Amino acid sequence: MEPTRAAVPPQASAVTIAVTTGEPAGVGPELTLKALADAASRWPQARFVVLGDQPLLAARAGAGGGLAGEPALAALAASGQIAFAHRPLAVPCAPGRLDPANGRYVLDLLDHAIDGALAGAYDAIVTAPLQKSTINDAGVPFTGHTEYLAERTGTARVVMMLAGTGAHPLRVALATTHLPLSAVSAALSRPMLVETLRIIDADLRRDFGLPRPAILVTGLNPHAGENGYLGREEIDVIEPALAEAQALGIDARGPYPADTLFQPRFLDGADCVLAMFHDQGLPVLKYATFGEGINITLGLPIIRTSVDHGTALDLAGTGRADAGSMIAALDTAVTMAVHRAAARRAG
Ligand SMILES: NC(=O)C1=CN([C@@H]2O[C@H](COP(=O)(O)OP(=O)(O)OC[C@H]3O[C@@H](n4cnc5c(N)ncnc54)[C@H](O)[C@@H]3O)[C@@H](O)[C@H]2O)C=CC1
Ligand SMILES: NCC(=O)COP(=O)(O)O
Repeated sequence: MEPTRAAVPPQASAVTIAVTTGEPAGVGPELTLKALADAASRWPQARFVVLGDQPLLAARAGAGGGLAGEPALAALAASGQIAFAHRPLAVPCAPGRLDPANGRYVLDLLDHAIDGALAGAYDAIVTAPLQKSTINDAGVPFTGHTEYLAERTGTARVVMMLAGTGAHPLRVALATTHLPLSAVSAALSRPMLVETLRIIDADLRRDFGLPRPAILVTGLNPHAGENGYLGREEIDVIEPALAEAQALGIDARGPYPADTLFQPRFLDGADCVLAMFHDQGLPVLKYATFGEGINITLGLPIIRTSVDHGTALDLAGTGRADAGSMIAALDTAVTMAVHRAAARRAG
């Protein structure tokens, strides 16, 4: 697969990126600061707005050593590239200790970023990880950023795609996201798969410069159903969807058995794998790319990237969490925003 990070045109226009710092008890706040210290210097054309509770960010700034407290935030802001938009916590927060009282705070950060992006104030949003359970414990039904972004932007269908950015430029998109496994088969339909393939094809062309993305599609069942002896979803749903997508000019191939698809001789020359469910595709991707992978929501009217990991409560406040994925998410958001701005200018 071709690398996800595209080159940025030399005369790139300025872009503004909102960063939500996520679950306050997790690693999001400290990784945001660490990653921005790295990314801002490499992206002189970018401005970053960090959304979060300022005292919390100041407290986490020193995690693992280095400059701490308000002086650390002031040092980051000194270049003029990084601004802090204070959004207050509901209650004080200790690293690693979840408190449902702050569940709505996490959503407030997200709402502010989404509203700003829809209004044109932000060219992209980058989300640090949140704890899905805490938001539910706060009384708000919540399955993930992906579904929330779809709902808040009025988008009928979005696609979660994770991508490696370093030595393993694998991309894995998901037909279903945060669903119990028992609900996956019923959620798959021909129109839904065709729309999923259409979104992957369109966004890989527009944002990644791939002229005709080759998409490899997994089956659902072991051995892709073994000619119907191990399940019929391949015959009844996936194959008809592939035929319809191919008739639309989409280079979609399959269905392939998921257990044998992820090897170089199949992946070389392909641009994306479409897996049928979360834990069919993501374990492979994370095994190959953890620490440098990113999560992109395709099909939205706004750009959203994120990390490939969760809140890592066991590492929060220690400074030991790896900022590689957050750096990659920032890099990708900037390059996507710059390319979209250039495409808009070109008409
Ligand atoms: N984008 C998002 O908001 C995401 C949120 N989550 C949420 O995070 C919460 C915790 O999920 P888990 O399954 O425990 O996964 P996790 O990714 O938080 O942790 C899994 C393991 O990986 C380690 N790890 C995670 N990030 C790391 C980093 N940056 N550097 C070094 N080690 C790291 C952790 O210490 C832990 O041992 C859940 O509520 C989940 O829903 C999970 C994935 C993405
Ligand atoms: N495993 C990826 C994941 O759960 C990310 O979810 P989201 O919060 O980005 O929708």
